[in-house]
Amino acid sequence: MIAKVEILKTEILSDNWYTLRKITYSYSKKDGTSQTQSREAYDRGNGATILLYNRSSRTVILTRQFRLPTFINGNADGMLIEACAGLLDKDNPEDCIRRETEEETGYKIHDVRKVFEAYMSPGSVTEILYFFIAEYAASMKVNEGGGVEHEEENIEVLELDIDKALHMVGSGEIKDGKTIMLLQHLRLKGIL
Ligand SMILES: Nc1nc2c(ncn2[C@@H]2O[C@H](COP(=O)(O)OP(=O)(O)O[C@H]3O[C@H](CO)[C@@H](O)[C@H](O)[C@@H]3O)[C@@H](O)[C@H]2O)c(=O)[nH]1
Ligand SMILES: [Mg+2]
Repeated sequence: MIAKVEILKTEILSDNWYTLRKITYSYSKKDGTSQTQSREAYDRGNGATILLYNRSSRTVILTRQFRLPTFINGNADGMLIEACAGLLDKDNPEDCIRRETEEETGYKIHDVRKVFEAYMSPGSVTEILYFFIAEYAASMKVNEGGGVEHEEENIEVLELDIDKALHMVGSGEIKDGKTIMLLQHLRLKGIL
């Protein structure tokens, strides 16, 4: 069944840092019936994420940073372990993830491989996230990482054994969706 959708009205509820819209639309189904619905959608653009891995040491590179939304929803200190990620701005996903990798982790990577893309919160957030993996080596480290000063980023870089990282998913120490997807991808595909 393919729905026919017509946007009837778009209201901007908030346009501060990102944009929250309330959209009213008619939604006609194949059987001819139609319905008018309103939904709010939060638009922060699209993003890209990457899991760096090393086959010989069987390790991955992750980041840890304060995430306010988790803090107000039960994460006691607000710190979250995540795969490196960033918003696309005007970049294409591959350029974005190379830049973010260098800024956040300090590694200048060569070959990146796109593995899939996913809407991460399709009922409320417009974002599509592009997922990448890449091999890293100590020789690719060009700075300390940590993020960009003027963006007030304060990112810790972690190098973790893959088995330990997967165990941390089960124990609840890793609770970020994109990170869990990428760790499981490495294991499912037999990469690590
Ligand atoms: N002043 C201000 N700064 C903000 C606000 N919201 C975000 N920022 C800042 O904007 C910057 C965005 O950094 P990026 O590295 O580009 O994005 P990200 O926050 O890591 O987002 C990535 O992960 C998200 C969560 O999984 C993804 O949703 C997103 O697509 C991306 O991949 C960060 O410095 C963040 O603090 C805000 O409301 N006000
Ligand atoms: Mg980031």
